[in-house]
Amino acid sequence: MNTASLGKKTTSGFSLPWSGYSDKTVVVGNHNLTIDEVVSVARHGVQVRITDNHEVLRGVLASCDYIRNAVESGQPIYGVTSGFGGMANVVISRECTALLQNNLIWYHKTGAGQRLPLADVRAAMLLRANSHLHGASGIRLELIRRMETFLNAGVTPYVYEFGSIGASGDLVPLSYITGALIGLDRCYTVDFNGEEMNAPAALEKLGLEPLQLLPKEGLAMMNGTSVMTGIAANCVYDTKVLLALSVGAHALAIQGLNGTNQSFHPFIHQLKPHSGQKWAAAQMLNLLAGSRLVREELDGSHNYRGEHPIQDRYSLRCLPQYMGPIVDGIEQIQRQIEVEINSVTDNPLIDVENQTSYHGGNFLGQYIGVGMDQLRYYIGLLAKHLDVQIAYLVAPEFNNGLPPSLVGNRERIVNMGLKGLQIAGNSIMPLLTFYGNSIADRFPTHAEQYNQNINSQGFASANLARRSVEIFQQYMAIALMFGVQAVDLRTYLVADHYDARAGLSPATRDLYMAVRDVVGQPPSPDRPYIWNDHEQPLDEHIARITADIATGGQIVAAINNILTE
Ligand SMILES: N[C@@H](Cc1ccccc1)C(=O)O
Repeated sequence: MNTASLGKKTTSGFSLPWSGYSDKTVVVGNHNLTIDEVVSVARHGVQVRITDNHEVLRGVLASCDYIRNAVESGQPIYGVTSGFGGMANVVISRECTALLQNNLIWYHKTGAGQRLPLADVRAAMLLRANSHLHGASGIRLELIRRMETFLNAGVTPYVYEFGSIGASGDLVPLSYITGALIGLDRCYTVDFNGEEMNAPAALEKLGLEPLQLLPKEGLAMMNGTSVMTGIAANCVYDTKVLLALSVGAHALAIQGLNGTNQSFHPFIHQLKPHSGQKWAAAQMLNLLAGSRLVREELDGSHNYRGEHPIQDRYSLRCLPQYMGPIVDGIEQIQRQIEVEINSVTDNPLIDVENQTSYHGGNFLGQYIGVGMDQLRYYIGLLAKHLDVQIAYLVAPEFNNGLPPSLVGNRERIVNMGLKGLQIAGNSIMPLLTFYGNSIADRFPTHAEQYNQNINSQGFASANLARRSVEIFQQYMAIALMFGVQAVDLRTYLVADHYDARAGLSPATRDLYMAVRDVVGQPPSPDRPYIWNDHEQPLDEHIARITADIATGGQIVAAINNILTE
């Protein structure tokens, strides 16, 4: 193991102010959590409160009573009176049932690589508590409440990016959370409001005693999909934001290209009524409404434009048909992740009502593995489409009168415009389509003595999805910069000045202004966003826009109406 990485900070740069961004509280255990609720707790420090619903709490207690009675009566139960996985043939005596659970934590302390972002581990703890509150896991309320305490106090166990095959859930990653919650040893460490601390010291600071696990509790904590699902929830949230920003960036590009709005006419999409296609067409109609930079052709008119084609090229004209499957696909993934968020994913499962337990496999993270593979594939498709629009914008052969490479000041003969910015985008887009390759189908077969001989790779797939999202945020910054420059230059051709606010549609004006505000360049009638090549460090603009997107800043707020749709 690369122990050096154990000392490294998390892969996410931002630390969260645990004072909580709002007085909202997410109650856990009395309703199905949404992805938005998970993200609000994971990233924005919204407080968590375990439900005080007596029926729920009684169910948790009853499942513990079932396990205690089963052990006392010598009833055979997998993972309680037996060894684990491929060694489930080993009989565990009653005297060793507690030791079995505490030992389980130790032998899974095999994580490697970088530390996960705190937000992903926070999401995992929330989901683990949510799962246990169904009362089918045989774990004490005291342990569940510790996750509530950790979340609300800003105490986050360090978990590592390698270690789970997404089969028996996230055994290795969850062992780090479990070891920290019970203060198993000083080698389990946490982030305590930004300070690195060993778990026993963290418990003492919280006024909590170390805990010895009771029978089933180690398995209940570790045998679940909560870490990969927590990562997936954050990724789905970010991808939906990037989908909305993609639509916004296309709306800027279409206005920059003087495209027609006829491609989005409801008549066309009623005749091919895929849900996602209709959504994309309707969004584009809304975003272009009132624009003086598009060709207004909703009345069915078709204007010959000299040497220009009578209709737009496919990246404009077929935008709804191209984005439709992506929209529908992301929506399906969201539904699947929200089912997983609210599922009980450990084994065995306790049926208190019938006083029995069942050996099953809800811990297999296949919905996460396949879902995150698909999410990365959709991200690649979105990026490729934006790359086509950028190529459209910079080429005088296609861009309906705009200057080559969207040069601002053509009198300064050395100005080459956005050539470098396009190359940077070209360097990123192939990575995103590459990340769209699947991993769920590459699982190893000889896992854990052939017991886990099919496995989802859901943890790896979710980690790849987070990386794909981070890269796409960088790419989106570049696409938005092109959009702003294009509409400024189109405005000049239409209105003889460069302040695009005059001609932009009201719905895209907020996005335009948010980008300009983030890069610190207010609009001007005298010059476009980029006038002379040597006047602005475009890499800093990329970084600022990326950071604003990643933290849900004003650029994301500007497309909120799309998001809420
Ligand atoms: N719980 C898994 C396997 C397992 C659990 C814990 C450790 C190792 C393996 C099963 O049901 O087969």
